[in-house]
Amino acid sequence: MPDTNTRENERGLRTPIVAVLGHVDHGKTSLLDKIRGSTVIEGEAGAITQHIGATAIPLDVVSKVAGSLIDPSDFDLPGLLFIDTPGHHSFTTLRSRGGALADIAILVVDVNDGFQPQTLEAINILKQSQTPFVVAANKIDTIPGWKPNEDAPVQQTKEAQSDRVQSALDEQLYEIIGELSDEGFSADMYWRVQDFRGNIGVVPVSAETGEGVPDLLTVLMGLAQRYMKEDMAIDVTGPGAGTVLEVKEEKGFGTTLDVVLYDGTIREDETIVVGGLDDPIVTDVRAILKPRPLAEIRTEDRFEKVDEIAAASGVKIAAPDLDDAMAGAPVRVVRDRDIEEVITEVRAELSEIEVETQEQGVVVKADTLGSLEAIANAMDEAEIPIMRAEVGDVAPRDISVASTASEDTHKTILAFNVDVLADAEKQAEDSDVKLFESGVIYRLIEEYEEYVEELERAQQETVLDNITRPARFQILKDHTFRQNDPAVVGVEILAGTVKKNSNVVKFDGNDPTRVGQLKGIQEQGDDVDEARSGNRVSVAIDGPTVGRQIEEGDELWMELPEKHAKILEQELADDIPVDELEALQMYLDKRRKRDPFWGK
Ligand SMILES: Nc1nc2c(ncn2[C@@H]2O[C@H](COP(=O)(O)OP(=O)(O)OP(=O)(O)O)[C@@H](O)[C@H]2O)c(=O)[nH]1
Repeated sequence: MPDTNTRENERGLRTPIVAVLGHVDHGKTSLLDKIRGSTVIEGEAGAITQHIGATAIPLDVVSKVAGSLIDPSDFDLPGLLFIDTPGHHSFTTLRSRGGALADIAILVVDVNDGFQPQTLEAINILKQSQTPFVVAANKIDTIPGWKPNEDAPVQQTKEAQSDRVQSALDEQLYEIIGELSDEGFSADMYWRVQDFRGNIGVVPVSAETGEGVPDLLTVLMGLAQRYMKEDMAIDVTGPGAGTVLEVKEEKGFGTTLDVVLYDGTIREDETIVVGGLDDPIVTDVRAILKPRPLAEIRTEDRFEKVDEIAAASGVKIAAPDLDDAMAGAPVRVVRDRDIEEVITEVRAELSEIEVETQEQGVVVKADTLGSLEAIANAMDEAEIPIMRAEVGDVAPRDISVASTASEDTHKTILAFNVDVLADAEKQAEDSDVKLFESGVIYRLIEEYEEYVEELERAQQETVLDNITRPARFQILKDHTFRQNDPAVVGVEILAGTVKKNSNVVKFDGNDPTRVGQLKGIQEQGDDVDEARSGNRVSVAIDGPTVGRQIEEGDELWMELPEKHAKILEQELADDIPVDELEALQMYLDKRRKRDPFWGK
């Protein structure tokens, strides 16, 4: 039953909060299940307690699982609280006073697969939030020839393997250690690590067979006890502080908050301040709910009401006016403090998470404040400017905002883990706003970057289509088919592309003279619009007479308007063929002999 007010001002050590991160399919869920599963078996009934969104494993259960690896008298922390939703998404959502809510993290890496994009993403998040972590090198049972020893400590099971299997495992583990070092972490097998503050311990495990799970729990417990004990000292009876994990509609309760409480207590009927979409929400707690123990789930109610609850714990809070609450936002119990002060505190914490926006950029929508911040960081790194960043589903209003962007590449919405409302989708189609949706940050950014590249390529193509390109060609001897009106001569194209309807010039030294307009091209008897370097074609030029303005053997050029020459040299030099670039250079050289600034 709930603790009542018998412990006013009691200092206590709270349970460290543990989060699990890693690349998709590397075994985060399996590992959490295994940890819970083995502790259910090892512990007495009810020894592990299910919270809302988290599972608490008390010290005596940890020490039973860990067996000889742990001496429980070395510890006074109450155990470990595992956040049930793995992945860096929930990790970034769960913040506390500007930092990460999780005190420690497990980074799961598949021994066969090594570091993958989301592993690196997780590492960056851990670095940024300065969260200590251990690496669980998972799936050791898949090393070919592995003979499993269910739930055994890892060194013991490792030594029981053949030499070949042991060295195969070592090889994979050293690869992971190498990858950690590439990321700037000094790492080693956990049993060789003396100081876990400066070094990352790698724990080989199998979420399938439970091998190494005792070691993992031991390392986590040791890490917390040795280096975090001071942070775990809280006033258990002080006013509660927590973070919203999820905002959820619950039958019979209306909109509720799943909250991870990391400090103090929260009691029924108390006034709380919660971070909301526009302004902090002030409301009174109607009910504090915990999951009913498994054995009792016979009735409809999945929840059990409690009068109060102390940190660290996961609870559901029912209260009026919670519709605008945001996942990732702070929750504060007011108690005997000045309410305005608490509101200011919540506001300050929210503003810390606010993303820096610019006048020009894309629109970002995300499901939680933490994920919004994580995306903003990733976008900052990728140098993608943000015009507006908000928590919530994609609504018509967002499309309107995105459609006002002046650049096409900014008429976009990056939506992370949120829904697109039906009328918003329709409006996006009508207004050429491009929507990107994903539950994975790096994919969202990758897809956007690909789109930008594609747009730029298309834009360049249209520019190239509308621009006169350089070409140099020579009238062949004995190839005058018609003297004038128009002059028809055989030519060899020496460089570039000759195009119909362009002007033709001839240089007298460095002075260009326009001789006429190219009206037609024939290649082997067929009319064509253009012809490339290396070909011999006949061309019809309106204007000159052969023998007067032009002669057989003359070198002629497509006339380049100065503006086109400038665009070609400054922006498109990488996009045109080498021969064309050479022709451009020769043309520019000639023009610049007279006017050094021509086309600059
Ligand atoms: N043989 C073996 N298979 C494992 C182990 N851990 C996980 N698996 C398998 O790997 C697959 C992915 O495991 P999950 O636990 O779903 O991975 P996850 O990281 O939670 O994946 P997401 O939640 O999709 O990101 C499943 O088929 C698991 O059964 C392990 O230690 N050994």
